Amino acid sequence: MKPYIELQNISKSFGKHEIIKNVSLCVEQGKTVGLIGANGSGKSVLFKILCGFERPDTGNVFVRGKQLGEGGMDFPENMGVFINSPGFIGIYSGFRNLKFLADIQGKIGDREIRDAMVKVGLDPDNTTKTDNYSLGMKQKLGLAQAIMENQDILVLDEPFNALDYKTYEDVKAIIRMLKAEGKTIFLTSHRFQDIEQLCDQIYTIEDCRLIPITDAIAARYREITDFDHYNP
Ligand SMILES: Nc1ncnc2c1ncn2[C@@H]1O[C@H](COP(=O)(O)OP(=O)(O)OP(=O)(O)O)[C@@H](O)[C@H]1O
Repeated sequence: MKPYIELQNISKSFGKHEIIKNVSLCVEQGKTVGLIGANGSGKSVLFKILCGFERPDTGNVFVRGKQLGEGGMDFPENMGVFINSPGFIGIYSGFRNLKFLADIQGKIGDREIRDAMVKVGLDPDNTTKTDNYSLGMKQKLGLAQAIMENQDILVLDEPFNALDYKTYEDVKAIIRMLKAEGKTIFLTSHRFQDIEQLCDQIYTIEDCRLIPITDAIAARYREITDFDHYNP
């Protein structure tokens, strides 16, 4: 079967700083791929290359058989992206922010935006400015933005960051729901247990290489990322 997404021999450096080297990966539709690794190991850079936000020095990205950067396709179609906790216009409500973003593509209307907000547990009629949103609400709004156009590929870079226990469980449930809907998902988390519970394929980046997780590596990560979330 042809992979839904394929990275072929991707390498990327910033100046003399080599970040990733000869990374190849095949992903079938509907799979959830997890990436774990130390701070600065290159997880976000790899995700940005997949989304077309960064260009690799060498190598190719294929999404649904189409090569990124060829035929006018600079960004993959129908891909929802959550990288580095997206920024919003602070004086607008959550709905108005999403409406602003949705109007760029013009693919969806108010109903789809409202549905996405409800799906992640936000009230579309809440007029609170996003400046006054809690961190958890901002994370959920970021997820709503990533799914509102019914994107079938989702790239979620640390969606669990800095969440309290309740919101953390909510976000986990949202990702499970998206997985059950058959989305193809790329996920990072600093907590190996999240990755282990949610992902079908797990990799780490060590010494610039993408390595499939072995039992020995899993045991190591389980130990070093085994912290408990605040549980009131
Ligand atoms: N645009 C850039 N210019 C120069 N260096 C960069 C750029 N983007 C990332 N880097 C560097 O690339 C390395 C990998 O960064 P990346 O953000 O991918 O790490 P990460 O694995 O996602 O880390 P974390 O777990 O802390 O989020 C870091 O040393 C970072 O400083």
